Amino acid sequence: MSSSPPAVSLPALRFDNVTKTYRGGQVRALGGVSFEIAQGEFFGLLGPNGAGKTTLISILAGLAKATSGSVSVHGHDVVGDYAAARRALGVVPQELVFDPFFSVRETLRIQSGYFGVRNNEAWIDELLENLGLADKANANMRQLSGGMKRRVLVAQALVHRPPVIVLDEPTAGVDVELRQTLWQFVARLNKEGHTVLLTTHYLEEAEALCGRIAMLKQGRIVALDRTSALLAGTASTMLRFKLDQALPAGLAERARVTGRIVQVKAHDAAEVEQILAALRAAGCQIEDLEIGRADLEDVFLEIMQSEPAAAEARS
Ligand SMILES: Nc1ncnc2c1ncn2[C@@H]1O[C@H](COP(=O)(O)OP(=O)(O)OP(=O)(O)O)[C@@H](O)[C@H]1O
Repeated sequence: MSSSPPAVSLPALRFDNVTKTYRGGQVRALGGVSFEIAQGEFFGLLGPNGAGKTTLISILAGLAKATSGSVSVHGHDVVGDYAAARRALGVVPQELVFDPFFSVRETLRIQSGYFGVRNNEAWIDELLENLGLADKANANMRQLSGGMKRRVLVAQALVHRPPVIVLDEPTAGVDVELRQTLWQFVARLNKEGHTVLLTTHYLEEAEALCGRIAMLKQGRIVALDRTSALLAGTASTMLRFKLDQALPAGLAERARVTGRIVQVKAHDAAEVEQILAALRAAGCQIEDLEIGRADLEDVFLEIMQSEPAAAEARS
C-alpha cells in the first residue's frame, strides 16, 4: 500500500515545467508549463487553436510523452507511476473512436474490465440514466448519432469513478440538450468532490462553470487566475450594437466586428458618450444598442492580443 501523505494535501494535478517539441525540435507545442489544480476544483484551460491544450492533456493521459518536465495526478507521476495516475483520471477525448461491433453497455463493461472494476452494473446504469443513454444501452455503437457517441465517451471516461475528470472540448458540435445534460451531471460530480479540468472554445461555458482559468498561448501560460478576478481585471463596459455601414476611423481599430454586430470597449461613462458622439458625427445609424459588462470572451481576446507568448504565468 502507498505510504503517501493524506490525499487531501496533494494537488489533483501538477504540471511542472512541461515542454513538448515535435519534428526534432522544429515545432514547440509547449514551452515550459507549470501550474497546479487543487482537489475539488473546476478548472478551465483555454487557448486559441494550436495553443497546446490537447498536447498537455495527451501528456497527462499518457498518450504522449513530454520532452521535459513532469506531470502528476494525485501525486502519481504519469510516466513513473502510470497505472495509478491513469486510474485516478477519467479522460473524455476530443475524437470519437469506438469499436463499432459492441453495444453501449458492452463498451462500458469492457472499459470497466480494463480498469479492473468488477460488479459495475449499478454505476453503469446510473451513468446511462444521467447521460440520457438508458434507451440506447443495447444499441450497437455504429447505430448511434455523433452526439450519442459523445455521451458514451463521457460514460466510458467515468466508468471507474475517477477522482479527476478531464474533458477536452466535450461540447464541440453537440446540441443544446446534450450540453445541458452533460454540464448538470459534471457539476454534480464536481459538487461531490471530483476535480474537473475542462478545455473548451465556448467561453460562456467556461465563465459559468470554472472557478479558475488558465489561458495558453503558443505553448505558454499567459494568464492564470480565479474567473472572477480575470473578469474584474478588464475594462468593465462593452457597447454592443448593430451597424450596416463602415465604422468611422478611430473606432474601427478598437472594435470587434462579427457580421453586423459591433462591440467596443469603454472604460467609463464619458468614454461611452465619446463613442456614441463619434458614431453620430459620422452619420452611423446604429440599432439594438446594449451597454453591458465585459465577459470572458472580451477578457480572452484582450489577453491574447496583448500578452507576448513568452510571458510568465500570473497567478
Ligand atoms: N503530432 C504532431 N506533430 C507535429 N506537430 C504537432 C503534433 N501535434 C500537435 N502539433 C502542434 O503542436 C501545437 C499545439 O497543438 P495542440 O493540438 O496541442 O493545440 P490545441 O490548443 O489543442 O488546439 P485546438 O484548439 O485546435 O485543439 C500546434 O502547433 C500543432 O500544430
